[in-house]
Amino acid sequence: MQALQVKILDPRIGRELPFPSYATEGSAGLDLRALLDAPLVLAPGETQLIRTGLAIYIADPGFAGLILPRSGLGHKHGIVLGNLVGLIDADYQGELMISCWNRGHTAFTLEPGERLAQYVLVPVVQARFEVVDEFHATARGSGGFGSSGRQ
Ligand SMILES: O=c1ccn([C@H]2C[C@H](O)[C@@H](COP(=O)(O)OP(=O)(O)OP(=O)(O)O)O2)c(=O)[nH]1
Repeated sequence: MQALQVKILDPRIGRELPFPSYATEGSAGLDLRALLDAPLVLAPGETQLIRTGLAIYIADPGFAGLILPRSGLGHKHGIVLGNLVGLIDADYQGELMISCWNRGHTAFTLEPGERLAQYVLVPVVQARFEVVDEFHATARGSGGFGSSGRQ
């Protein structure tokens, strides 16, 4: 388990909205809730940047955060992320923001405190790049996009 520093940026968190926590022992994602003053209607096709009231400072460059959609909202209501996936850098100290996109065909009302997305901490490896003229040959070479298995 990795310790992370969290700043609570809004007094409603801990009162009207619970402190962030994992829903179950095996949860990979931490639910992120919409910090809103009032219900927000998202028209079909509309995207809004939603506050969470939380800042999570990872600090260790061996980790990053991912903001991912919640399956139920995406599948049933077409509520997904405008950036598809949010990548949170280890040195980011600002508020976690959720780009909320209604990709569906009907308006969706987002309620204050609604669980909108999830935050997953993942290990990352920063690469050191070495410029070369030739790569060591491989069976695949530069074939891609369905090239394997063709006669
Ligand atoms: O869904 C997201 C995505 C990003 N961020 C924050 C954390 C991240 O570290 C920072 C920058 O994100 P990213 O690098 O993806 O944005 P950019 O468009 O490349 O802008 P920048 O020039 O600030 O890196 O914005 C969020 O709060 N939510």
